[in-house]
Amino acid sequence: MPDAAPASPPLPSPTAPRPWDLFCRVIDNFGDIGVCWRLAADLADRGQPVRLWVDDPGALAWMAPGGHPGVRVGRWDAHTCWPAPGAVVVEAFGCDPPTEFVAAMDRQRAQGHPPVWINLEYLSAEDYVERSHRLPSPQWRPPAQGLVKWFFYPGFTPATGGLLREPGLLSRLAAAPPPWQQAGATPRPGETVVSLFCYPHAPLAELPTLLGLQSQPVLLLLTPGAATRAWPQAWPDGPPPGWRVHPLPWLTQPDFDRLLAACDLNLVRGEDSFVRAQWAGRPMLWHIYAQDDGAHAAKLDAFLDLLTRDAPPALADAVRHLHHRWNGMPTGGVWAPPALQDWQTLARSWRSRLALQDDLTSQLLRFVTQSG
Ligand SMILES: Cc1cn([C@H]2C[C@H](O)[C@@H](COP(=O)(O)OP(=O)(O)O[C@H]3O[C@@H](C)[C@H](O)[C@@H](O)[C@H]3O)O2)c(=O)[nH]c1=O
Repeated sequence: MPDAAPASPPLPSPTAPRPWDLFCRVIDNFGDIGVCWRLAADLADRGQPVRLWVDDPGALAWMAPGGHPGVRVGRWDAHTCWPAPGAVVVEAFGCDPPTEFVAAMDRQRAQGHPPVWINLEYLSAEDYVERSHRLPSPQWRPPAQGLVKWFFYPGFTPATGGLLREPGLLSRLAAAPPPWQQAGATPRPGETVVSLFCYPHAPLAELPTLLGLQSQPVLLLLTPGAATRAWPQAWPDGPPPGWRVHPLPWLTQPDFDRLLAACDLNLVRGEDSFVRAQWAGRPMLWHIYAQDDGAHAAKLDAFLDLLTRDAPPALADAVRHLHHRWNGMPTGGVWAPPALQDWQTLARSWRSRLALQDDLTSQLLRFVTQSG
């Protein structure tokens, strides 16, 4: 395999199980590689060696600088010299493995041992997910003709593929010390600690009012990129009264998880940080990845419906309104921001509900055993 960041430890001995080939194309941002890396590491920890093929491994240099035992990272480009496919081929988010590789999968099929081919889809709480999860997609175009690709949908309900949750994650988070040293900032007594990871269009200037935290002691931790770039424009005269603002460095994924668990409120985005904030069990405000056709509005509401299903109506309403405002969607009527304590109770009960489901990697492993 060509050199790629981060350093790749050697694969286990030849007696180890045949590897999984996990394909990732970085469309934009960090969610694609973030999800793939977590899945790869989780599979490897469960005894499944993984070859992670990615067109742009750059972000792994800060997400996972030490690599992970059992995961090899290979650069996916025109010069890649492809090995024989492993036992399972996962393409993340419909990224289409290279023709040459698919042709080799088809040759394995002809020899009677096709790899299990899975398309791991984007996360959504919408109804179509339960309907589409585990559906086969027989391929008809050469060179895939004869192969079957299976749809695998992550989700929030038992009829879906679940969420990535490594064994012991919740107890590890509960026991972990807050990563203030890595963050380079320590909260002062009485401060509400808020982490901010968002897209450039977030209405940052309105944040104190939206959260109901005007003139209160707040430590706002800005993740690198959009959040850090946006705040000088949002508050040209300096942070709002009572607020301290601190730009963070890029943290490794485990440190980022610990940060979310340590903050009083997490503003997250996309897919992977959104899931990790739910495992953190802290109040969370989601900046959803906006789609040109506006499809993200239904996606956001589907999630809010599930999240607030058993919440007291006033709290459910407050959480929904706040999400709509943060995501630039029209809101009607008078509303008050959710009280942090009630919001915290909701976050904990939601996490407990999610933790009853099988995690995504366990479900994938079971699916592969059943279909192999
Ligand atoms: C801020 C920060 C993030 N991270 C990680 C957490 C996640 O794995 C990753 C960020 O990914 P996300 O939260 O999903 O947000 P994102 O906006 O970067 O990714 C998005 O990419 C688009 C292409 C997709 O369509 C979206 O659904 C979404 O996945 O970065 C760290 O490890 N350390 C950090 O300091």
